[in-house]
Formats: sequence, structure tokens, C-alpha cells
Amino acid sequence: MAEASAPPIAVSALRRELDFVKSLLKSGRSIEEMVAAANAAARVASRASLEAKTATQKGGTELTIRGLPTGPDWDWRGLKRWLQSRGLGQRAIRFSDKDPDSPVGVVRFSTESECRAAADMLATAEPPVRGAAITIEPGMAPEYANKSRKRQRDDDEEEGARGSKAARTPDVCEAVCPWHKVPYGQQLTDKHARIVLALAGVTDAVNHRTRPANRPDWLRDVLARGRDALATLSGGDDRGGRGGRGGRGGRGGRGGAGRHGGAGGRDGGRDDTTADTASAAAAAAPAVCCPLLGILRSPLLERYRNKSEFTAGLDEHEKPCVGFLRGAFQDGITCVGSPAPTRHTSLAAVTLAAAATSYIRDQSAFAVYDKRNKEGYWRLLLVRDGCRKTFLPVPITATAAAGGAAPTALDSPAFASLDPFTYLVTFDTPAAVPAPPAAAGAAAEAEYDEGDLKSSDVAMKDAAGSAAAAAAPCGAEAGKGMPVAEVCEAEPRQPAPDEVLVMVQVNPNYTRALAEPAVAARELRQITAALRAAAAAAGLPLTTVRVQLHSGVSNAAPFDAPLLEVPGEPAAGEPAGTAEAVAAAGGPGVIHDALCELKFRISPTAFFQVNSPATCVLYKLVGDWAAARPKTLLLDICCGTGTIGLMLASKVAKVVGVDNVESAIEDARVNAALNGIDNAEFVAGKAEDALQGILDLHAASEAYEDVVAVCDPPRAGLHKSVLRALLDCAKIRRLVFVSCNPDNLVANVALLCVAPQDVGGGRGGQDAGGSSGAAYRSHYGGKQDYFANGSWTPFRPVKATALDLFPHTAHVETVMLLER
Ligand SMILES: C[S@@+](CC[C@H](N)C(=O)[O-])C[C@H]1O[C@@H](n2cnc3c(N)ncnc32)[C@H](O)[C@@H]1O
Repeated sequence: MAEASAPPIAVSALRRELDFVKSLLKSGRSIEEMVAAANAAARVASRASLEAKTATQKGGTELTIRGLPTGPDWDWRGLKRWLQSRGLGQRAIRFSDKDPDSPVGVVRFSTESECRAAADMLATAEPPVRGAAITIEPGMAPEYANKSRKRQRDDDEEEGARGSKAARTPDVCEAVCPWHKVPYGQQLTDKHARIVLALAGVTDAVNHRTRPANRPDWLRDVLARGRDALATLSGGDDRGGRGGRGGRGGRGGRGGAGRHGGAGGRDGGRDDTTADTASAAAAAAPAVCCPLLGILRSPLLERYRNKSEFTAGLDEHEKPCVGFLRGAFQDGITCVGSPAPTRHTSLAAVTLAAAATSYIRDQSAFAVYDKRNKEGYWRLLLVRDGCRKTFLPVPITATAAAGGAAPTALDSPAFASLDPFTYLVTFDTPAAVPAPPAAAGAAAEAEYDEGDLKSSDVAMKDAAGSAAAAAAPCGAEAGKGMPVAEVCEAEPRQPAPDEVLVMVQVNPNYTRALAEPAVAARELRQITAALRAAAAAAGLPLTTVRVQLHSGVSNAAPFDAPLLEVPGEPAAGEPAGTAEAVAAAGGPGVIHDALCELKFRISPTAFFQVNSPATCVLYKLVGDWAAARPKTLLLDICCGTGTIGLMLASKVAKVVGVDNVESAIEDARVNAALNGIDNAEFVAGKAEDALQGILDLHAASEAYEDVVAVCDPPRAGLHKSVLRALLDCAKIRRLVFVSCNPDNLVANVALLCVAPQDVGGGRGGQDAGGSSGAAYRSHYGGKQDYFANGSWTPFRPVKATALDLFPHTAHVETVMLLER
């Protein structure tokens, strides 16, 4: 072979040659001789390696076996058994099981000599099936070489799928505010429809748990009106065979989002619903368990969120980015996008996310966290805006009339006189708002002089009346279930915040952070400085920065995850870690907001409603419906920072709030003091652990004429033991249920509305056809039957209102009044 065509020298060969040169040096030969000898040796080594490779590629260790049996009963296991019967077990086998008519198998051996010996033996062996003409060929069959190409094709397809997945990755708006392009009136229509379905779901669920003889009046009335609707909702005959599906009423609650597409994010919600929600809701409307008064629109539509949580990840160009995940991790989407184009993120949050992105991308020595290998440092950025005055934009009708009036500061008289129904959007499908059952209405009015059913009716009439005067809004057509109140998209803006809090979540187990703690501390100081500089440039009062340490797989940290001040940079001549240095670096660690005439301190990890103006409307409605009196004990179940209870404290004898987040309860206690409230007590703990004790301690006291419960659970709803405790406390005759999850609203409310004699065994006796008490118990109680041996009076649904706290997303809040 000519030298010019000699193959290049491999690194391993060079190493060998180096050893060879060393030995030559020791031999005392001339430099030229040594170089010539080294080159020759290198060429020999390289050629040998090439030959070995070629031999392997020719299939020196593989045998192709043709003529194997075909058919469904014969696969690679048969070949393996045959090889084993010849003493050739434990070989790697490839078998064409995708094409049984091409009976070819390939067997690989460890060495060429082993392979050759096997070939000789198999060529003379009995075939696996008598009469089969087996041929043995050395090397890999071309179709298997093709299979490698096929594998390549599979890989290509997989790659293509990844590519198309990337193409399918929603943009950031679709991911977190998937309805951002949907006209607001249409958003409200769909959310309203979703709650119609949920309320019909309550009827369905209670009906299927209640023996006909036990049906309460409200249920009889609804059934008389809505039997057909219920049958449709239940997907079949109303009379039997559906034991154990009381909770399935939740099916109704899942309607509403599909037509608008989008993938959903933390607040975007998964868009997994049917496309025909509106028509399903129209059909189900007669079966709603109580009047749905309409939907309260959000006073603000743009940049309404006072809290944003951003993921630190990689964008579509694999560059670090702090923003929203553009889909769900379980769908294989890890791409993060800037929050700038989203409609609901505050400007402060957008500004600080951009600053964090720049720092991590351009200056940081640390990587963003990767969930797949649990490596990387930067995980999450939380930004909270705080306004010391609540601004409530003027009602929409006035906004429209004034051509877009500015928001007004919500001082005391303004809130006291706030009529939440000013923001009510009603629907002109009569069946969607059925008259309340006469008995229920009469009882409500008898018990509460200021019967709020009446005032709501007036509010509805007003809204409908003012709407009638207006031209058909948002393309709504009278009589087609579209909103009749005007929805104006020319919105006022939320004023700039008075305080901004940032929490940076990092992974303390990042290899480099563990190895170089000083570098980690410097990184935290530097990102803080970058955030502060960006805030100063934008005129944002960044008052607090905190660091959360969290090493769990997902960014959702437990609420007691370590929360630290930013490691302080010692000022010249000053020891590190002084109070001044820490304060300068970190700030006070909390933020303040104002709602409903009150001030609230909020810790970074405490819950606080994200849309403050809409929350004012929500709380006003809750307060009105709670109809609390001077001798009322008000229970604020899942109280967060104490907002609802504190707002109502001046109207009642005592407030007791419970929440499982310690820092939120600390905030609630401070908030009571901050607002001069001394009749509120807050308990840290899970409601399921604490509520019975609270009731035992307080409810029986003669100091309280009645007990009103306000329940505002997280998306998962209330634990069954909480429901049972509420049912057992006879003094609770009024319960305001606030829910951000229609499915769990249905499940919880249905249980509150079923009599004890039905909870244990469902309708099993008379017409449940196949249902069993055990089925009900396992559905509702799991292993433990939380509803055994009761003697309570069930609640009845009185009325409900939907609220839009999350414009441009599929999420919707519901307030429901239950009485007994
Ligand atoms: C939807 S938020 C409502 C908070 C408050 N009512 C408000 O409007 O700000 C739900 C609250 O329930 C709390 N929570 C979650 N699980 C709980 C449980 N098992 N027991 C008590 N509170 C719980 C959360 O910490 C959160 O503060």
C-alpha cells in the first residue's frame, strides 16, 4: 500500500507509538531512524485496527439463519430454544418478527472462532421443525443491515416527531393564557356555561345518591323541571345502574374550554374539555341545582396578576430564559418563553424576568435547573406586586359611557357601597337562571330579613335592564345565551405597585454550588444586584429579595422550604452578616397589599388572590351572602392571610380562620393587628385536623347565635372529614362555598346536600339498579367511611354566581350559597 493512502493514525495507536519511541530512545539510535521506525509501526498498528474493524463489519461474529418456521407461533423464542437445544444458549438474537413470512434470524457470537464453530454445527443439526430447509450464512443478512437503516429511519421519525413536537410547542400565550385571543364576552359565555354544567352536575350527583322518598323539595323541583336535561347530562336512563357515580357530576364541571385551544400553564389550565360546552350547558340548564345569577367579570383585563411564578429553563434556542414553561413537562415540553407577550403578567414581573434572564444568560457561571438530571442551579423566580391602595376600576357601563374612565382608589365608602353585581354579566337564556324554589326563597327571606335573594334579583334585573338599552354586545344575539351586559375591552390599567417582592428559587444540590459555596453566594448577590438595577431603571420599588432552597424534582416547593436572605456582601470595614447588610441585601421579607379597606401583609409563600380588583368583587359578594350578624361566629376555612375573615370581622362576634400554611397564618395574625381587629383567631393546621377541635371549642358557646362557614379550599377541594364536621355542626345553617375548581365544587357540594341515610348506601334499595352501598362508600370515603352514623340535616343549594378572576385562561371561580 502506498504511504499516501495509509489510514490516519488513531490516538490509541499514537499512545502505543509513544511507548515505542521511548524504547527506541533508550536503544541509542539516531533521531531519523527512530522517526522512521515510529511511523512504520504506527502504520502497521493502524492498518491492523482497520482490518479488525472491517472483519467485524463483514459479520465475522454473526450468523444469518434462513428457512426458519413461519407463522404466529414461531418467533425469536423458538430460535432461542433451538439454539439452546444445540448447546448455543445466551446469544444475542435478532429475529424478523414483523415479517413472519421472511423467516430469517441473526445470531451474534462473542468471537469469530465461536461463530465459525456454531456455523459448522448448525449446518448439520436437526432443523427446529422437521423438514425445514435451514441455511446458515456467515455475516449479517442484508435485510438486517437494512434494519439498521430502518433503525435510522425510526430514529429519523423520532427526531421528526421531536421536531414536530417542537413545532407543536405552544407559544407562551397559548400556554399560560390560552384564551388571549378570544373576545372577552365569549370567554365569559364559556365560563358561565361551564358553571351551568357544574350546577347541573350537583343535581345529578345528589339525585343519584338520594332515595326517591328522601328527595328534598329543591331536588324534586329541579327534577320536575329538568329530568330530560339530567338524563342527557348523565348520558342515559335516569333510573338505574349508575351506582357509585355521585361524584361524576363533576363531568359537567369540565366543560368550557375546548373551543379556545391552548395548552395551559399554572394558571392557564389544561384545555381538555369538549368543544360543545355552550350547547351542553344550554341543554343542562334546566337541571341546575340552584339559580346561577350570572358571571361577575374581572374589573381589569390586562396585566392583572399581582403574582407571577417563572421557570428558569432553556428557550427554543437552548439559551437560558426565565419565563413561562410553554406547555406541560409530561408532554415532553421543557421550553421556556419570555412572559412579555402575555396579557395577564404585570409589567413589574415582565421587567424582572427579563433582568433575571439577562443575568443568567450573560453573566452567571451556573446553569439553569434541568428536571431530567436534577442538575443546575436556577429554578424559579417569583415576583409579587403590592399596592397599598386597592384600585377598583369603575364599572364597565360607566367606563363605556365615559370612554374609558381611570381607576379610582378604593377608599372605605367606595368599598362599603360596592355592589358586586355592577360587574355581573347575565345571560338571557331563561332556563339558565331558573326561579329559586319557592320554599327555599321563602325560608331564606323568613330567616334573614334582608333576604339577599331579593337584592340579587334586583341586581340581575338592573344588569339586564341596562343591557337591554345597550346595543347587542360583543356580537351577542338576544336569546342565544350570550352575555347581555356590555363587555368593554377598552380597559383601565392597574396602577404601578408600591412594593415589589422577588423570590429566587435555587437548587442547593447543584454540583457546582456544593463544590463552591462562595461562588453560589456570589451568584445570588449578583442576580439580586441585576434585579435591583433593572427595577431602579424601570422605577419599580423592589423592596424584598428572598432565596428559596429547593432540591425536589419539580419547582413546587413545600411551603416550609428554607427561605433565606440574600447572603450579604460585607460593606467596607463592616463584618459580614450585620442586620444592616442583610436588610440592604434582602429587604423586609414581606409585601403589603390592600383589599376591601384593609391592609394585608403577605409572606412570599402565603396564598393571596392574584387579581386584586376582582378579589374585591369576590369578597364583597362573599360578605353579602354570608349575611353575618353581630352574634355570628364566622369560620374562615382555608383562610390564607386571613382576608375574608378579617373583612367580615367588624360584622360578627368572632372570626376563627384555619389554614395549613404556617407563614400565611402568621400573616393573618399580623394582619388582624395591622387593621386593629381583635376578634379574630387563626389556627395553623390542616382543616381536616383542626376543624373539629375549633367547632368543639367555639361553636357550642352561647355567645354565638349561629355559625357561618366560608370555605375557600384549594383546587383539590375540602377533605371529607371537613365536610362531615360541617354537616355535624347544627349551628352552621349558612355556608358560602368559594371554589376555583368546578369539578371539586360538585363533589364537595353534593356531599353537603345528601341526607345521612343516603350517604351510607346510596339509592341501592329502590331504583339504583345495581349500585351498592360499598361502591358509594369507596367512592366517597375511600377506606374510611367519613359519613357513617350521622344524623345531620343536609344543606340545600340556594344560589350561585360565577366570577372571572383569571381572564384569558379557562379558570373560573364560583361562589355558592348553601343553607339548611
Ligand atoms: C384558594 S386559597 C384561599 C385563601 C383565602 N381564602 C384567600 O382568599 O386568600 C386556599 C387556601 O387553602 C389553604 N389550604 C390548602 N390545603 C389546606 C388544608 N388541608 N387545610 C387548610 N388549608 C389548606 C392554602 O394554603 C390556601 O391558603
